[in-house]
Amino acid sequence: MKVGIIGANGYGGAELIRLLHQHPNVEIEMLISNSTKGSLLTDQYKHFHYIFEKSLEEWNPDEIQSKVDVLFFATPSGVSKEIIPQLIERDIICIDLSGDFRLKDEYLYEKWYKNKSANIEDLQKSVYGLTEINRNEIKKATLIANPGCYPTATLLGLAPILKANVINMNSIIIDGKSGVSGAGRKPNVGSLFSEVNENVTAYKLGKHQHIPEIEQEIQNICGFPATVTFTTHLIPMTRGIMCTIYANLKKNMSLEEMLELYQETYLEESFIRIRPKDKLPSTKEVYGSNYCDIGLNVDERTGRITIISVIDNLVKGAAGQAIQNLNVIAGWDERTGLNGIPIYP
Ligand SMILES: NC(=O)C1=CN([C@@H]2O[C@H](COP(=O)(O)OP(=O)(O)OC[C@H]3O[C@@H](n4cnc5c(N)ncnc54)[C@H](OP(=O)(O)O)[C@@H]3O)[C@@H](O)[C@H]2O)C=CC1
Ligand SMILES: CC(=O)N[C@@H](CCC(=O)OP(=O)(O)O)C(=O)O
Repeated sequence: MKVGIIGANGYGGAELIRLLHQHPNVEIEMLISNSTKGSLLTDQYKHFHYIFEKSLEEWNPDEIQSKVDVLFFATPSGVSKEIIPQLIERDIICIDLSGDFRLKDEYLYEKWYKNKSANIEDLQKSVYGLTEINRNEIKKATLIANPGCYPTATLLGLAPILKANVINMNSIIIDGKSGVSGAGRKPNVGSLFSEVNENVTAYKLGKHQHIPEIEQEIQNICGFPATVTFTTHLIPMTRGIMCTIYANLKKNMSLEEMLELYQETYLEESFIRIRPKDKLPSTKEVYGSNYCDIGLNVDERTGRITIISVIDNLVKGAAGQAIQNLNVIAGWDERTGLNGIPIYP
C-alpha cells in the first residue's frame, strides 16, 4: 500500500516515517511540507541518513490521487478540514492526527479551537480512532480522526470502569503530564530548554482542547454524560504522557476485583498492559512503543480509584495509533510494524 504524509517535517510526521519505514506492507511514496519543500528529509532529520532518503515535496492535490492510497495528516488543527473533503471524494483514505474531525459537534470545535469547524457532513464521515474502543467502525472507515495524546491515555484508563458503570460520572479528575515533544517541533518560547528544564508548569487550565474530546468519548463509551476536571502539566522530558485519573466509586470494590475487571476488559488487546498490584507504570516503560500501560489503586478509606495510564505521546498518542488504525482498515494484523519493545533505560 502506498502512503503519503503531509506535515512530514514535524515530530508526528517524523515518527510516522520511522514506524512506516519498518512496516512490511507499506511504501512511503510522498512526504509533503510547506516550509521545507524541495529539501531532503535528511536535511531536517539527520537520524534518517543512509536509511531513508527522500525529498520533501510541495502539496499538489492532483498528483496525490495517482500516487497514494492513504494520506496521513500530521498538521496542526485547521489544515486538514480544508483538504480532506476533496480527498475522500477521490477515494483516498485519510488518517488525521490533528483535532479537526474529532468533535462531532461543530459548535464545540468552534468554542474550544477558536476556529471554524469542518462541515457537518464531513464530520459525520469521520471515525474516532481509539482502536481498542472503536475497532468495528474503524474497519469500514475512510476518514480517521486519530485521538489526541492525553485523551488516548485517559480514555483507555477509564474505559473498563465506564463500561462497568461503577463510578460517579461527575467525579472524574484527570491530572495529565506531558513531555515537551507533545508541543511539536515548531519553535516556541515555552519549549526552550531553559524554560522547561528543572521546571514543572501547569497550562491551559479549564481551556484545553482535549476537554470536550474526553467528555464526548466518555459518553460514547458508556452512554452517560460526564463533566471532567482536566489539568495538563509540561514536564522536563522529551517523550511520554502520564495521566493520573481519580474517580469516586459507586460501590465498594477491592483492588483485586478492579484489577480483574481491567484484565478482563483488555484480555484480547495487544497494546494494553495492566500492571499487577503495586507495580505502577512509568513513562519510560513505554518509551518509543505503542503500549499503553495501566496501573491501579483503590483507596477503601476515601472510596476512590486512582488510575495511572502512560503512553508515548508520539507513538500510541499519535503515529503508532494512526498505523494501528491503518492496519485495522487494511485487515492486517494490528501489530504489523508496531512490534517494538519499549526503549529502556
Ligand atoms: N506531538 C505530539 O505528541 C502529538 C501531536 N498530535 C497532533 O499531530 C499534529 C502534528 O503535530 P506535531 O508533529 O507535534 O507538530 P509539529 O509542529 O512538529 O509539525 C507540524 C507540521 O505541520 C506542518 N504545517 C504547519 N502549518 C501548515 C499548513 N498551514 N499547511 C500545511 N502544513 C502545515 C508543518 O510543516 P511546514 O513547516 O512545512 O509548514 C509541520 O511539518 C498536530 O495536529 C498535533 O496536535 C497529536 C497527538 C500527539
Ligand atoms: C505539551 C503540549 O503542548 N501538548 C499539546 C498536545 C497537543 C496535541 O497533541 O493535541 P491535538 O492533536 O489535540 O492538537 C497540548 O497540550 O496542547
